[in-house]
Amino acid sequence: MEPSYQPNRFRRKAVQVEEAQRKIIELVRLGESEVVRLEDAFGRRLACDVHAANDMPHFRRSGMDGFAVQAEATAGASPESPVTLEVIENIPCGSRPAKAVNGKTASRIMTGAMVPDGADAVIMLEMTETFERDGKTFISIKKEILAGQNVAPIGVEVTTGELILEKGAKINAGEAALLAAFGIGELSVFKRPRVAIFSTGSELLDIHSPLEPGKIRNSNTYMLAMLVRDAGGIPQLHESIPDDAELAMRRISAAMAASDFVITTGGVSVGDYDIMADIFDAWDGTMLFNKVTMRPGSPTTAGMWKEKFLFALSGNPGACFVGFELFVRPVLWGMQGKMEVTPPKATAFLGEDFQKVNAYHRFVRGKSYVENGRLLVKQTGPDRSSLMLSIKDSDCLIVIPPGGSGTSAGELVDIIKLGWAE
Ligand SMILES: Nc1nc2c(c(=O)[nH]1)N[C@H]1C(S)=C(S)[C@@H](COP(=O)(O)OP(=O)(O)OC[C@H]3O[C@@H](n4cnc5c(N)ncnc54)[C@H](O)[C@@H]3O)O[C@H]1N2
Ligand code: MOO
Ligand SMILES: [Mg+2]
Repeated sequence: MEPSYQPNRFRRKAVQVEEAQRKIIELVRLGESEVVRLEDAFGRRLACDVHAANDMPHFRRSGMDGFAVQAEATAGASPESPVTLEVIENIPCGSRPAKAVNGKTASRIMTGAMVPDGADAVIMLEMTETFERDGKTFISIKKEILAGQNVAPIGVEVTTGELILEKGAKINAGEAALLAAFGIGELSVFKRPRVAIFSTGSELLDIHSPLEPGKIRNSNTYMLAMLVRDAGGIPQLHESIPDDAELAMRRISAAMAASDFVITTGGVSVGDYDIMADIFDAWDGTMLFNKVTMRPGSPTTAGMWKEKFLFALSGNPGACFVGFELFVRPVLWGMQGKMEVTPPKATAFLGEDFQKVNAYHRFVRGKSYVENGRLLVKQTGPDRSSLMLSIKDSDCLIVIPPGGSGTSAGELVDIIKLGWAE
């Protein structure tokens, strides 16, 4: 297809970032679910709520190695008048006590073992003296102990029926520990969305190719592949597409069928070979927006075709990165049931001046740090859309509002935490 005049390319109505996010989020549908083994569930998101099937602990559990006693029996115990109790049983972990304790007896007990009937406290081994008399074992106690001490009551951590994990929760170490404790070895999680990734541009070389004048290696595809993975998706890497709208249309349509959605990079601006506008003009899908009041990434474009998203991110690496975080990550999170789909926001004090006149909101790659108990943030490198060096060092995007001559050091700014710093 020859480059030609296309109305969409030049006349674009810019939407605010929140508006663009809203347009996307209201179209996101939950993905399908599948059952995986707990050991394979790292990073996956639960497809249903999980309730406790039992109390935790489900028996009165000793918190110390020592002796299970009736606290009342130790009343008045002191070095001058120690209390003596007969030891009637030894209770290792995992066994069931056979005998009840009364005001004159105690049972040797280990950390994690079941507290016997009658006992309401466990006294630490170090606080007792053991001695034998007439073939029997006794302990002497020189200090009072309170009822409940070193005994975890039934259900103190979780009670039966309690909601322990919500649908959409990401399985990490803490979640895995809980699921294992409740005997959940297989769980229903959302399928990982399959995301087709295309870079467009006749200047793009395969990463194995030597450099040639005017050409660069395709880095966006690999950056996006990592971001897709980080957000729980399966990246499907496609060969890059030269600036040929018809070819791009064919390849993108074919990939749509075999994926949950498609991301392209490059060719979204107003250059002669910026083919994505041609595609959005020619296709039978819906365009959601083709310009956003943001820098970098103002020409970011998104559409829907047969209930599948097509994200046309800018080719500039910095803009591509920001476009993913603001618009693509929410879709991946939403499809996997995460409650809050937009990257979390916070505020921080700007660590150095950002003096640039801004027509649009600017999303500056930044790194947050704590100084004198305050959260500060600094940019990780020169803020230019074409630069990629600073991406790896960033943990947030600093939001610089439009107007004026920028923002000064010490001013409070919004920051958006990057998904990969989640
Ligand atoms: N006259 C105007 N020119 C430009 C405007 C404008 O409003 N009017 N907008 C500028 C802004 S802002 C951006 S951002 C870029 C957007 O460019 P495109 O998204 O069309 O991307 P390309 O033109 O294809 O490439 C831009 C740049 O990025 C490099 N690139 C592309 N793909 C990759 C890749 N896979 N890996 C690494 N680098 C890539 C490409 O070689 C270019 O250098 O337009 C401005 N222009
Ligand atoms: O909007 Mo462009 O992404 O600034 O350079
Ligand atoms: Mg361009």
